[in-house]
Amino acid sequence: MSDAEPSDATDSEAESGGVTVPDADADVELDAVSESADMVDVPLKVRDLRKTFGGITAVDGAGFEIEKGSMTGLIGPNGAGKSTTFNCITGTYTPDSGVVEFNGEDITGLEPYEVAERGLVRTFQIARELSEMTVLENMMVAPMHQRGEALWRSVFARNDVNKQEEEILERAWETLEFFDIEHLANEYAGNLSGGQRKLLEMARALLTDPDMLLLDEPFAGVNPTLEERLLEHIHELRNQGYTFLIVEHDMDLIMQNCEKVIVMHQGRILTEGTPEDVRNNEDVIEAYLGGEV
Ligand SMILES: Nc1ncnc2c1ncn2[C@@H]1O[C@H](COP(=O)(O)OP(=O)(O)OP(=O)(O)O)[C@@H](O)[C@H]1O
Repeated sequence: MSDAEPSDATDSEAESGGVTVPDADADVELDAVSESADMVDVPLKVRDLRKTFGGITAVDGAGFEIEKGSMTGLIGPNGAGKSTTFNCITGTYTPDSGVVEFNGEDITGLEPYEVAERGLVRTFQIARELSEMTVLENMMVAPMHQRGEALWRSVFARNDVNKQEEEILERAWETLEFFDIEHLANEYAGNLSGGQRKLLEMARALLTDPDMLLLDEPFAGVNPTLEERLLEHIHELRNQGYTFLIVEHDMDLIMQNCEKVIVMHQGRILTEGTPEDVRNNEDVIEAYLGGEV
């Protein structure tokens, strides 16, 4: 932590860039996912997804469905195709073939911001330029980076810009409080620990008002205490109606926290089911676990 730590900033007094942070309650509960007509019981459907890089087939006909309000782990050995699948779902890559459907809409091949605008949002590592901004400033630019284009257009289309800015600031602050990192509001993001960064990454993603969150290695480099806090937050959000798909190397963590596990191997879905099903699946043991679960 740097000398710049805003240790004496209180909830109501903290300031960043001359902006006064609004008062907020100590017990913070973010808005639950709002029910809308286009939300369906199985928001994400992936069918026959295929992606090649030159001669390498990274994803080879993968398909699965994610139920609303669920927490699903996507696991598999190195090179199984998990990240490529994520990237095809979120628009970073365009699949060679196959379909990605979200809330009943074919979103295959959309740009990442178009996918995010529809409520399917992934966490991003804090980029270098954002490391040089404070935590609160990171939060304020989050909507613009992801889902927010539409939000910001609507904000600035209205006359009362200050009022709208205040609303965004208030939500940013509430979200920081939800993750217990409001005391870091004035800290440079580059000075955060690995775990605090992960909390900020998730806070930024949440600010875009998603329906479903895709988390890529959310616990990498996170110490056990913060890992526990991060997990508590994820479970709380899940209870509020958010849907999660998590790629994570820590098998035990997935097994203990997800009700459904999808196993990829060589670009395909090897099996899916409850942690117990997967734990006892011989193909999984052979392909991934080297005989021990
Ligand atoms: N941009 C790329 N160019 C070439 N090959 C790639 C690219 N991205 C992934 N691959 C290859 O595709 C295969 C699947 O990689 P991917 O990163 O999706 O697997 P993964 O399951 O996420 O692996 P890990 O757990 O090691 O991160 C690998 O053989 C990888 O080398």
